[in-house]
Amino acid sequence: MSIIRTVHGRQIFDSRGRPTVEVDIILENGASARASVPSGASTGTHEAHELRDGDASVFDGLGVTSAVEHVNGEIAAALHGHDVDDQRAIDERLRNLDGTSTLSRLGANAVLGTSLAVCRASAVASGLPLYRRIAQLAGVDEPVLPMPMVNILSGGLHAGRGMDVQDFLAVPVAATSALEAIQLTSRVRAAAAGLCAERGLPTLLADEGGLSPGCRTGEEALELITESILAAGLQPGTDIAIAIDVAAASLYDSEAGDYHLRRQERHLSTAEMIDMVSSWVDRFAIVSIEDPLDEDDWAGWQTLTKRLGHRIRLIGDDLFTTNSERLARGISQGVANGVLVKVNQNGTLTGTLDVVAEARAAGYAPVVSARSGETEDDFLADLAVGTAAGQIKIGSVRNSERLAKYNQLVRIAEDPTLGFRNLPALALTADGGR
Ligand SMILES: O=C(O)[C@@H](CO)OP(=O)(O)O
Ligand SMILES: [Mg+2]
Repeated sequence: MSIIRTVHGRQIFDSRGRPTVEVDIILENGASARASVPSGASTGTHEAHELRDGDASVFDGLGVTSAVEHVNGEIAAALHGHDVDDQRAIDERLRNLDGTSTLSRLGANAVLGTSLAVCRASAVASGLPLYRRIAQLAGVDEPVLPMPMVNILSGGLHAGRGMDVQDFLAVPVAATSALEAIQLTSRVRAAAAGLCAERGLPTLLADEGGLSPGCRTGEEALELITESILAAGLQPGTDIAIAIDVAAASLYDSEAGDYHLRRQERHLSTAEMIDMVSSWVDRFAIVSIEDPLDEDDWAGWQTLTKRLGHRIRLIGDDLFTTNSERLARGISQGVANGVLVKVNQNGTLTGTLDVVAEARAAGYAPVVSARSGETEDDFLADLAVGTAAGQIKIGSVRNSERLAKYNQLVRIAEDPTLGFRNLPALALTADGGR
């Protein structure tokens, strides 16, 4: 038994300098733990609701004063005297207290910060590394270090729409350890920066630390990342594979009912989008594509999955929003074969673990993911290991809020009992490589 004495919330800042929620839990025995909450830019419509103050005179309306007040008021009162070892009961209590399906009353940011801090407090009190505590909660016998997919080139809402597609990422499939995985992608990152500089392309950083060279088409960006892999002395496909996050919901024009590629002044139908990404898969060493279509284009996703689902991972982010019901719909309709896992899209740790379990049971690959707005909290590294998710997506190796997670993976890797998830099987088999 590890009983909560105090729950204390405060406002801190995220990597875009925007307010976010941090929560401290102090136990009767004096142990304490802390967690903070990330925030997206290319958010899915169906995500849990992050409570913002809306008062434009304070932080452009992005303040979290009410969310913090809810932590220090209703949530603190409700959890006082509860046992942090009972994560599921606490998360249910938080959901019931909020009373809405999207956590819009107390705020998913208030609820999530508390939920994550509870888990960490339980780990601290029981003397377990956080990933071991998460493995207990997730019913995982063998935690495993994840294969990272690392942001090299950025566009979309993370880079002032300098490119239409949001992320081009490197997946170090030849790596045999977490350390080697990070080293290999760092080499590609450095080679890409070198090529951009040589060609007079911008080398400034996007929100997740990727470069935003402003390529006009997806093909140009794919050629650039392929050349960067080669320039790093590595082979595309065998050493480093390519992953893409199209973030197509931010391209979708709901009035016209098509996708607007602004850099090319082109409008594409769903069928044309499918043709375009299929041609990329034919030409480049691509192992996964996230959100190639809009979050509500279920029919398009079905067609796309029939066409490409046996060749690569098709990952739903805005499509599933780490939501059990939406994932269940996808599974029953043969839509996608992978799911991005973001704690703040769901709102509680237990809800997030349930989505991972649901994905695994259906052979959908879970990819634990950060948001474009992050803090120095490294919870996600332990989450990916503890759930044995197999893959993690936390941005570039160039920013401290991302490095906090990469470096935590390196520390966790000191546990000699842990294996490292090698990717080819993971990416290309229908059972998530298990
Ligand atoms: O689309 C995504 O996958 C994420 C992280 O890259 O972006 P955001 O947090 O802005 O939703
Ligand atoms: Mg995404």
